[in-house]
Amino acid sequence: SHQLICEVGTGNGGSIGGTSPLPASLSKLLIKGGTVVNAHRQERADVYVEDGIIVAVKPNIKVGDEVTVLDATGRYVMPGGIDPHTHLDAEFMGTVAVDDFFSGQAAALAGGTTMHIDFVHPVNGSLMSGFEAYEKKASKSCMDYGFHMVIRHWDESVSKEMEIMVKEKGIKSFKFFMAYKGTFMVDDAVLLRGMKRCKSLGALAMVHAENGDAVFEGQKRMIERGITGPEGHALSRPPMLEAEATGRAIRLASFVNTPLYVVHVMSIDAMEEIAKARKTGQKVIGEPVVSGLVLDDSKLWDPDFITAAKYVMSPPIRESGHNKALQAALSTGVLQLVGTDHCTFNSSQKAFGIDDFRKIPNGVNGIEERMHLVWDTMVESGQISVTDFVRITSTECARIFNIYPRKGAILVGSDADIIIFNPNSSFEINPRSHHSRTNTNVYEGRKGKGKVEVTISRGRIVWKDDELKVAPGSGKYIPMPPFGFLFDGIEKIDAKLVSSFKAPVHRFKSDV
Ligand SMILES: NC(=O)NCCC(=O)O
Ligand SMILES: [Zn+2]
Repeated sequence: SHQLICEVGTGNGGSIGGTSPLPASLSKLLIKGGTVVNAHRQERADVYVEDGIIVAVKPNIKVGDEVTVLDATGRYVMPGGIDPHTHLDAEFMGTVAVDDFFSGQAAALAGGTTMHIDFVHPVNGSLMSGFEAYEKKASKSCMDYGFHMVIRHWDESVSKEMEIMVKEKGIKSFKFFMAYKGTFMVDDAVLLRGMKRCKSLGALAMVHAENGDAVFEGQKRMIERGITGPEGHALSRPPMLEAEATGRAIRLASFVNTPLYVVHVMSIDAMEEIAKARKTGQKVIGEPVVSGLVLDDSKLWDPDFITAAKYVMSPPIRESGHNKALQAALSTGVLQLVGTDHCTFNSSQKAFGIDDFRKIPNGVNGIEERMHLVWDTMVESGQISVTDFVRITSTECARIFNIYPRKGAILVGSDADIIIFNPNSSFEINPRSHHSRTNTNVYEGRKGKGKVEVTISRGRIVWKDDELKVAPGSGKYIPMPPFGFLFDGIEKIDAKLVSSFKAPVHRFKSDV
């Protein structure tokens, strides 16, 4: 079993010409001897951190300086991962996910992720109440985090609150569910209004893309045929329904002329919709999640209900072949960054759907496994470079959500969120030693190359020698400013369109 120490420490550092042992409050850290990797280059350099900020890359340390020294020889020194898609402490169909902002983040840090962006749901229709509720949940955070906000209905107050969220609360992304009919789902009218409002505020519209009406019909068909187990979940919502909604959202975003972010792209069919749109120059971001990249749907047919139910998420994990195609799309830039959709339920919660797959809470783990599995699947296999790895696990997310280079880079002035990664070591995934509170792990038994040996969060060593040193309340909320590179040029495209109209036609009334 794992160890979770709820205190802040500086690790077992040494000193250069200074005294040891080091006081717990020491704020200077030197990472020596590693290869520093940013999304555009690798270089042999040391990284010097003071008070949680990177102050030098290739530093000159004077004799007598007191520092904690980490030897990274033979290792990669990378910006910590940023997970753009999590649901901590979230409620799904009346069931609350088991990982809260402390356990989920502790798991993240043990796996080399130093920031995540979670989804805030409105409370009683109010975005502000939702924000305040999540602020409270997140008060136990042990690493930095940001928020997206879910839009579930439309009226004037939502429109006004969106502005407050963007301008006063640092939220720059709003998610619209095109599925989960009767709960989260919105119709095209809400989606269209929401997209327009996002555009005017410089916020990113995000979609969970599945045709919720057709899924509802598909579920009914399965139940009528007596297919009540987890395989019915996959059969009721085939890739074509994901593709339909993805294509529809893309076309609506094009009509509004605003950037679109498609979360958890799970199928070739949906990915191809994104590829087509990107080829025309449309600004569409496609986010595969780890489960879609590395798993296939075979376990949903497992005769043991609990084994099968742990793989239930939406859109479903697809049959083998979709995973490889999503990997290829990621390696060629058709898809841009990797999330997890980490949303964990334990076996007893999944068992709510023992007689009806529609009652199985949707969601799988991944926040602790993301960095290792992406490395093993994408870098070890030769599909992407080490710098690409940094881009798709960290930098691209920071750019899209407009917090680069504070996050997502090892540069002077950036927050010291850093990992030391040993490409020659290895990992093995086991639910008995993982840090999530869930009692299952969809990646159980997977082994691979590479290991996050050290995680540094805002200059503090929080993971080293397989031990976590985290403090509830030490994580900070990272506000995300509106606009950013995805919005560049939007007005010019609008103006060009308007000037291309050969309208209005000035008509004269002929005699009739
Ligand atoms: N994806 C999933 O199954 N659970 C989390 C909720 C959502 O994002 O759809
Ligand atoms: Zn979703």
